[in-house]
Amino acid sequence: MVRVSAPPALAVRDLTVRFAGLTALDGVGFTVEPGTIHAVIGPNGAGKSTCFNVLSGVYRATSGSVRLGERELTRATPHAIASLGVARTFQNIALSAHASVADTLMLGRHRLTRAGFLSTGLRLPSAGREHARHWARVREVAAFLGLERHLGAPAGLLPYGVQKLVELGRALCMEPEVLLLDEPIAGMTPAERRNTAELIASVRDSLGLSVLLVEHDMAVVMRLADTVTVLDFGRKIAEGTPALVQNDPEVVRAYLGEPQPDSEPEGRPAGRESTP
Ligand SMILES: Nc1ncnc2c1ncn2[C@@H]1O[C@H](COP(=O)(O)OP(=O)(O)OP(=O)(O)O)[C@@H](O)[C@H]1O
Repeated sequence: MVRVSAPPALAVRDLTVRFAGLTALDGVGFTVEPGTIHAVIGPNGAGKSTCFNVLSGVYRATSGSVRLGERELTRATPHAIASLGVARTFQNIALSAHASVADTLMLGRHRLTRAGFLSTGLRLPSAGREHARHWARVREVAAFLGLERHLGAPAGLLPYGVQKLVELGRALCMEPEVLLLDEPIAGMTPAERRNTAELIASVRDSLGLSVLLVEHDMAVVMRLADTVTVLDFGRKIAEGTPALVQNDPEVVRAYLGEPQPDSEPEGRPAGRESTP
């Protein structure tokens, strides 16, 4: 697949989100540096999903800002944010049992489709050429993710781990500069986890995209992330390299807990309420 030129930095500044008396995010700031994997971790209720939902336009920030380079994303709609170069995957996927994997990936191409319904409907040559270009890209993305043999299969009937890759493929088909991945390996088998973690590393290393990752599997976070931001009760309590945050007493207290190798087969933290 084609490597993009360095994406702009994604700058989150002083982000606050309040829900009727509850402060879900309290003045949080961080920068996703171009071409890096940046993880946001923390216990249940820390504000990770809220942060993702603001970044992708699902929630409105009470105050603060989000910018991708010079582009203002604060309070933009999900559609506008996708057009500005930020694509996301969802924690709970709902792929259609009626659409094939190819159709699902093609959905990701829609915002890039120039030929209108009329020229497509009239089967004009220009629309045909554009369609062929999009299909070529869909096949390229499928090959990158190892999904080629599933292209004709109904997406919603595939094993869960494969569906999550289809979801990742749909986001990649949007040609984003930044990918927001919400628990991309949750619910996968150990082999699927390893494979997906390698693919996420390739998204950074081969495609050159920036990745913002929310994930509870600490072994994977620590292996993949260049930078980790730790949230607790809506506040940023630590930030730095995996090695740095792993040894931060505040992070150990709030989330990671003391190492308990016997009870941590999947690398989930021992800290409070680390449920799926
Ligand atoms: N739409 C909403 N309305 C009211 N409160 C909300 C809403 N969304 C989130 N919250 C609250 O905001 C706080 C942060 O929740 P959030 O889902 O962002 O945490 P999280 O870190 O993603 O947790 P988890 O690891 O369980 O996904 C929680 O107290 C939650 O109940």
